[in-house]
Amino acid sequence: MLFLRPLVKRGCRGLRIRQIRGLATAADPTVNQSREHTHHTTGDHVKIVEVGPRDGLQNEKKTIPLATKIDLIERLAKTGLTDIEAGSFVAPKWVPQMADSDGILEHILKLPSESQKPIAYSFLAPNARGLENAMSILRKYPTAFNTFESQPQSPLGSTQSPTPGETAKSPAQNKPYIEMSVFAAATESFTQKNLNCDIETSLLRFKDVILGAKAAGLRVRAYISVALGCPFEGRDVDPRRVAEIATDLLEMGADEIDIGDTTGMGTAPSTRNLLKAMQAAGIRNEDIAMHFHDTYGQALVNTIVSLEHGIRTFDSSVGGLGGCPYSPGATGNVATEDVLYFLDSLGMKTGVDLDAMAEIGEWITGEIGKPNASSAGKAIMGRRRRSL
Ligand SMILES: CC(C)(COP(=O)([O-])OP(=O)([O-])OC[C@H]1O[C@@H](n2cnc3c(N)ncnc32)[C@H](O)[C@@H]1OP(=O)([O-])[O-])[C@@H](O)C(=O)NCCC(=O)NCCSC(=O)C[C@@](C)(O)CC(=O)[O-]
Repeated sequence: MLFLRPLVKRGCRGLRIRQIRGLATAADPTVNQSREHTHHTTGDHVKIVEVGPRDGLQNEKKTIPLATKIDLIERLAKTGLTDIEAGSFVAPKWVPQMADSDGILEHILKLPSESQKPIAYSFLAPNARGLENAMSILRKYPTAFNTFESQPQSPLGSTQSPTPGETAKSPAQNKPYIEMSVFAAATESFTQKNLNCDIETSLLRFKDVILGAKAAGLRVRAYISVALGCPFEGRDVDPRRVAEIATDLLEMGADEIDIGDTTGMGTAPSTRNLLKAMQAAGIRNEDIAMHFHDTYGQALVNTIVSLEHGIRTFDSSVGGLGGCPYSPGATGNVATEDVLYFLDSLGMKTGVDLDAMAEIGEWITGEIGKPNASSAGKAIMGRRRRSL
């Protein structure tokens, strides 16, 4: 039984996660140096995961040329970002806009990055087929990317033999990391719409993806969508259910839980309650990322609640691009420019160039014919025009 376990067991279960995940978490001193990329960020440093090229573009009806997507990723890679979600190996008939993700991955592997640090590029995979589609490209360029040490013994006891890709003791600067992302959801209705199956089946499929990716030395992010509100079941999503699903994903070997406020219904109290439920389940802050959509204008409020709780990884999208094809009415992710401006006002460091990001926001929204949804981005570009 994967979920809906009695609450009373949760404390022990939390302890179990810590023991089981000892070798898999970023904070463990025994892990390979190359895991530094996963840096559990603390104090005043915040990691921004730019999701514009995937979550930002997946919902666009008009086909966006592969060259524009690659141009976007290359521009983003020069801003100081260390993490970019670049595409999605899902069924093209479900999300046509992501059909050229193989071309994006191949481009990333073929061209060395100009960035100062290795960049981690993540790709969604809903099932073993998605992972295999990504792996078939990775196998063509086995030395073109940094990997983490593979773990012969998975947390669930299955053994996997390592697959191609070098095992870098110290990461090569000009080689990217490639990560896979699975995407569970907190409600049955959303899971049916998004993945055409129930939660339990989706988790079984994700287990294949997680074990396969880890065996190949790839880091794995695990989304839990609609964690703070569901378009079909409403805003009262049970935080304990989210924590249970997170626990299952971590036990399968996922490196990070990405909490998705897909509908933007999250509020300061519901965000706080959810993070408390995660804590009660023994899930550490450094294994959590927050992914806010700004549909109700609460994303920055929820960001500060998360910062106060100790979370230091946040997803955002340049120009506020985005929306989920299976979440009617949901608008974009919180804009990267707004998050950067906000974090800077708090004295927090991201290493990302806000001015460069504002330029990219203006450019990409112009390219795809959408209004720029970033207030900070528009203000910066307006001020720049006035001072010319
Ligand atoms: C999971 C499935 C595939 C099930 O879809 P299905 O139709 O139930 O699956 P199927 O196994 O019957 O396969 C149907 C067809 O798709 C093919 N297929 C099967 N798998 C793949 C694959 N990986 N890549 C390419 N093709 C694939 C398969 O071969 C078959 O092809 P056909 O025989 O009809 O020609 C489908 O539901 C799917 O792709 N869903 C993805 C939905 C999606 O991408 N949603 C958006 C992302 S989630 C999100 O946005 C939220 C998030 C993460 O951003 C967080 C937040 O915002 O809060």
